[in-house]
Amino acid sequence: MLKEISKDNPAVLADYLQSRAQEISADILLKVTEILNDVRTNQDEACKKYTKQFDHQDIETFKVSPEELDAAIQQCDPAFCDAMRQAKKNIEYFHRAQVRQSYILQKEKGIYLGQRVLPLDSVGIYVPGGRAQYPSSVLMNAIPAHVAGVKRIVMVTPPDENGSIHPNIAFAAQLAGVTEIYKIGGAQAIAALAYGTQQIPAVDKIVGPGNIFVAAAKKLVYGKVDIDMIAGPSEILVVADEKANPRHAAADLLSQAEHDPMASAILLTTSRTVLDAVNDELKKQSVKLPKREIVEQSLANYGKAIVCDSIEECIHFANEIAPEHLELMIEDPMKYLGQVRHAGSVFMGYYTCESIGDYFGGTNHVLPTSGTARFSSALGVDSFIKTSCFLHYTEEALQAYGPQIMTMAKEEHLDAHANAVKVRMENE
Ligand SMILES: NC(=O)c1ccc[n+]([C@@H]2O[C@H](COP(=O)([O-])OP(=O)(O)OC[C@H]3O[C@@H](n4cnc5c(N)ncnc54)[C@H](O)[C@@H]3O)[C@@H](O)[C@H]2O)c1
Ligand SMILES: N[C@H](CO)Cc1c[nH]c[nH+]1
Ligand SMILES: [Zn+2]
Repeated sequence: MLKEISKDNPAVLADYLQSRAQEISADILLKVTEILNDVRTNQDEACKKYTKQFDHQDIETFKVSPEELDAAIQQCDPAFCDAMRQAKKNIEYFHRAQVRQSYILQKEKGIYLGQRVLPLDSVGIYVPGGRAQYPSSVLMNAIPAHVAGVKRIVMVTPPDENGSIHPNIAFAAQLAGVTEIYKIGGAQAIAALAYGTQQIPAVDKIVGPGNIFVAAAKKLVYGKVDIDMIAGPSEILVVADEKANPRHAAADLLSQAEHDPMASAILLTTSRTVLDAVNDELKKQSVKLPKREIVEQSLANYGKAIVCDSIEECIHFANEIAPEHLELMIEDPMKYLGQVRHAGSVFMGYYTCESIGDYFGGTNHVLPTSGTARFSSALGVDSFIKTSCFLHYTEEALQAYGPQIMTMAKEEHLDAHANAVKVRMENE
């Protein structure tokens, strides 16, 4: 059942948004800092100790061998492998269009300047291994890195109860072009990727979702390495007009509610009849779901609805909420896309359920949550590149513009800067 928020009471919406702001407690930060320092000092020995303590596994060699990888992949369902291969094609197709070009500009007097686009040398992908496995997330993280041209794509994931890698995760890693896999999870995996150990060489950037210990560790190692984002619980916001099918809208809301008791599912509609019918459908459909308990908690905590006067008003509230996923279950969604300012990813029309994007459509499913779509973007090729500028002045150009450069340097009282120009302008 979605709890209705009156559109005339913005304070309630503000409270709701505040309740979703993610903060990591001081206790967790302290505990994770200890793990990070221990791994930094004692390297593999500390990694083994925490893997024993938290994952209950004695791992001597963290790296997954080619034989172990092949043996795991043999266990995968061929239909799953075929679907993954098609998903890979779609994800690659979308992300190839994101590739940015280097450029060079030529000016008067022999001046040229430009910018090179360079892939990162190495990235680490964290793949959660606790409560659920998400091979689709391996594709979403590794494919853009591969398309960007990253040579070393390292995956870390906790060992399973037999000390092995999950077969579907192994298949996804091989399909997506992961170059090294290590069986290690939690904050100790993030520390190993950031600082390096005898067995696990460090990387330049760490991406991928994980639990609170992983999130805290990513936050703390930022600066030593880059990170993508701190992804919070999943969110879906459906904008439905009077023609939207309530059964479909309810199914979509439930598809994200099943991720987490803290996931959020919101309906904004121009029709009270649609809201009532969606609520009936939520009741009917949720009892049939294996994750019924999670779904019910999620809807009780974060299931909300607003009845609006127009689609424009729905989009106004959607922009306030800045959801991870926004479904436009309306006629002519293209007409309204331009009004959407803040959403991680938009799903257009009556037939584009969000699950298509989670698995198969090609757009990335690693998206900003908790309102951070106001200022950040989906994971993509840009997440795996950096740029480097270059500039060239001839003697003629320096003679022409040197005085202006020296004037600026002197105003900043930086005489040595001015002097670097002056010594070149003087005829020796
Ligand atoms: N946004 C997304 O795209 C997306 C996708 C997949 C998963 N997720 C999220 O990722 C998270 C996965 O969490 P998970 O726990 O299932 O897997 P995880 O791999 O993130 O965490 C398991 C690791 O946590 C460490 N750990 C466990 N208990 C600990 C303790 N008491 N102290 C220190 N370390 C401890 C262990 O080392 C273990 O290896 C979920 O919150 C899920 O919603 C998000
Ligand atoms: N919807 C999730 C991100 O919020 C991603 C995912 C993976 N598998 C299924 N869904
Ligand atoms: Zn999902």
